[in-house]
Amino acid sequence: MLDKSPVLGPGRGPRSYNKIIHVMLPAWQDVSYIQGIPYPVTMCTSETFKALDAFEARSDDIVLASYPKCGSNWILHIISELMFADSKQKYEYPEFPVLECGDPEKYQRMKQLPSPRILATHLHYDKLPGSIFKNKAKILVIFRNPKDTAVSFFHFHNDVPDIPSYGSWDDFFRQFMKGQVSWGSYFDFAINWNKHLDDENVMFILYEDLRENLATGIKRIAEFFGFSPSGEQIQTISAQSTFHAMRAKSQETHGAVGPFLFRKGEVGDWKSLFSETQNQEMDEKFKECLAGTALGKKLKYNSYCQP
Ligand SMILES: Nc1ncnc2c1ncn2[C@@H]1O[C@H](COP(=O)(O)OS(=O)(=O)O)[C@@H](OP(=O)(O)O)[C@H]1O
Repeated sequence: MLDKSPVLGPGRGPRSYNKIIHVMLPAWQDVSYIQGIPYPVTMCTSETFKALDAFEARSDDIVLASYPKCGSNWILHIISELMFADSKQKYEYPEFPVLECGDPEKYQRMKQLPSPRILATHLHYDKLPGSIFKNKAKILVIFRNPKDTAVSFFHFHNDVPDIPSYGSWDDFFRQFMKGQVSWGSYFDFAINWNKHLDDENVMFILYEDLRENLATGIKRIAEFFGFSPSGEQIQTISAQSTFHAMRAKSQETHGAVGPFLFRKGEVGDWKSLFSETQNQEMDEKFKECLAGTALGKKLKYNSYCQP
């Protein structure tokens, strides 16, 4: 979640909230490698990652795991609305909602937060803090087809003034395919999760399915986390969670970055940028990494990634 939520208190969030000084450098210079994976230097530090090792998850934490640009802000909004429907209490974000982003003292402060806490993360499965599993927190895993994910990621880099730009789509595509982008390789992220989708306390949701039938998706999310909204509440939440509704409010909810974060919300936007060669390259990569796997099937690649 490369989010610029205005609810962040001064000094509490990632340093990117101030000013990125690397803005003129090529994007690869703006990442730092932590345990072999590139992260944006302005949002993730090795000190914070060290402190994260000792993070104590709770059994009622709500964990949202996704590769960047797969719709985590969308799901976060839906869950906040489900909580509101349940308790009439507005979910407050006292900390930046991405678990691995922020200062190292963040996890101490998080001990004071009331349950349930929402923990969004783009960390790969094997980099998640062990207490999430030990304490049996529920994890919702959100996936989106890799072609639209790449296009969304590219636009985010090039649209948001604070974030380093890529020289061209071709440059970004090359880095994306090598996994040399923030939070590493989409395909590694997927391969890691593929073995765990049927684990206890894990539920998979596909961006494209949610877009196709929002009310059904909201119902599944509610059941998984133990919320019991009425039919009417589901309808209200659906209406508030469409792309257009969220984009219309995006400056209010996410500040200046809102319209970039809620950019287009479409399935198949990849067709606007992918060349034939890039198409084939990604098809090959998908085949090599995910064809024949449980996750490969769930991603419905042939429906969403073929011209
Ligand atoms: N309500 C709704 N409906 C459909 N699509 C939506 C919705 N909300 C967010 N989005 C789209 O999700 C993309 C951003 O994903 P993330 O929120 O995970 O981004 S981030 O990694 O946290 O920066 C980004 O995709 P693109 O528009 O393709 O760039 C958002 O537009």
